Amino acid sequence: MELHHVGIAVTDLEAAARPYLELGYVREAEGTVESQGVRVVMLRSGSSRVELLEALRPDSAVARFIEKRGPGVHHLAFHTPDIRAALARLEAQGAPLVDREPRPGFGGHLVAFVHPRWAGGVLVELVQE
Ligand SMILES: CC[C@@H](C(=O)O)C(=O)SCCNC(=O)CCNC(=O)[C@H](O)C(C)(C)COP(=O)(O)OP(=O)(O)OC[C@H]1O[C@@H](n2cnc3c(N)ncnc32)[C@H](O)[C@@H]1OP(=O)(O)O
Ligand SMILES: [Co+2]
Repeated sequence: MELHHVGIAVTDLEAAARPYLELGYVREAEGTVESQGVRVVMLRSGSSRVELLEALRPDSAVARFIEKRGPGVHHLAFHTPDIRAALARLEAQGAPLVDREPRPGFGGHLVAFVHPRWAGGVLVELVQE
């Protein structure tokens, strides 16, 4: 599976975007995903994407992450053409799925997460565009 984006937990979207803009990234899209409690700025350079995530609510996953660990790399997201098949395959292998069913992600995509204990402390997101 190809990398779709790197998700980064931030406290200030505009300030966090600056270094990537300096590196030649452009704003591909921005918006809110209420169900995840985040505001998002998606930055892109060629096929590489950086997803900046600012918490909307203190009980969101991103707010809890920042409270425990501070801002920084939050997850790696991988593109799959069939997210339900990918989840079934991972579940059969015993991967600790956070989501057994896909949920709505940014840009109308379907997403699902695998717990960080599966990949050496890295939260993994699957994305079906
Ligand atoms: C914008 C939409 C979408 C997209 O389209 O791209 C997104 O990217 S949304 C991104 C935000 N949403 C999510 O992260 C949803 C999935 N995450 C979760 O469900 C939870 O965060 C979790 C991974 C299941 C952890 O939840 P929970 O167990 O309740 O959290 P704790 O705070 O108690 O942490 C337990 C343990 O896990 C460590 N942790 C938490 N988050 C991460 C992380 N992102 N990467 C690595 N480790 C993480 C946390 O630090 C705790 O460890 P210890 O402190 O060692 O106990
Ligand atoms: Co993401």
